Amino acid sequence: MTQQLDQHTSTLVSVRWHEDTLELLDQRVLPGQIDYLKLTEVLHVWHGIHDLVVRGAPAIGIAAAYGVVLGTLNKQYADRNQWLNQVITDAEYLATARPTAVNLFWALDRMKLKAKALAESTCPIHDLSAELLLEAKAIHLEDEEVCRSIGEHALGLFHDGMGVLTHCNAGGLATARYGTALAPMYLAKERGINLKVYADETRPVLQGARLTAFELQQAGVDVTLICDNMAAMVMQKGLVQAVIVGTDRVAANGDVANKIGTYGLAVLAKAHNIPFYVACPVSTIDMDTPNGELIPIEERHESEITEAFGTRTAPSGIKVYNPAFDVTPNDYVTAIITEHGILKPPFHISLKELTTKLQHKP
Ligand SMILES: CSC[C@@H](O)[C@@H](O)C(=O)COP(=O)(O)O
Repeated sequence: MTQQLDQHTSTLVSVRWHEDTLELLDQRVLPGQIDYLKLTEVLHVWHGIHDLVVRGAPAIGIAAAYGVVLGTLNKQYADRNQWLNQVITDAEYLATARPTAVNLFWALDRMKLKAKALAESTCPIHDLSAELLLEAKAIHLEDEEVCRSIGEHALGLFHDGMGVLTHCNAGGLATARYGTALAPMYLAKERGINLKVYADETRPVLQGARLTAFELQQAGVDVTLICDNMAAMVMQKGLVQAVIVGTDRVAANGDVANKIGTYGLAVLAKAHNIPFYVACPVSTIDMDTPNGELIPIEERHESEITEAFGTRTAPSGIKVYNPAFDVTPNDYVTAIITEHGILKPPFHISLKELTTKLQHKP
């Protein structure tokens, strides 16, 4: 299938909607293969999210929003309630695809809310799904703007020639465009500011090597790939002056869940007096979860650790522990960068102030 390059960042588009079909870039086979899967059923979208065809908190939410629309298509409805029930059933099902990224639930809640409003409106029954699609498209489009804005705020923390370490992939592939943690790198590139990015390869499924190194290299950003266990030495040698990562969920006290290995990096950053930044949209902040201990952490299949892309690398029968995320306590976080600006500790106050302000916005 034809590649679709993001005009602004020269990276591949991870999610697109075309003629009643959801097309997902298969991130499992990057960078070797560029393949879009065409999905027309909710079940396929669930698997796309669960199996990491699409991954990264905002991209998961976008894909799920389109998934809800897919579920309503090509069916006959006796009445609007039946249409609404279909939306609710599919949204609840898609919410079981992965547990940690709160953006999934945020996007599905938004789709359910819109569907309820539509079902209660005067919109003709045969137009309901088309109207609901507009909401999924809005979530998609807004994410682009949000990421660019995160990039603008984050860029102020960096200067020409600076070394920046990142983990996992919080780039264009994980969002609609730009990414969160990688957004300032794209904006720096646009403005002729040279950042030297170090990308952790990110065991076990190598989002750093396969995705971050790939998308930054494609965009012409100066990026160097390292193994996860090299981060300490990179810091010790003074090669990086900041760490920036994305997140799947920020608890109300500022504890941050992100790809496994993030917590270790935060501890290392503190030991080396290096700022540790977290970049995310407000939709990743979960004020209903008081602290990081209460964030559900996904555990994934043992084969991600015992096999390296089809080749067995551990003895059969070995016990395996494979949490996909860890929680960085808030006192390791220097700042949280959102589309609305930079939040500083104490996070239980700055997060509350921001989210309250946004609730009261007309
Ligand atoms: C902007 S993406 C932020 C996070 O979702 C990202 O850092 C991450 O941990 C992704 O994990 P993944 O398991 O690849 O979905």
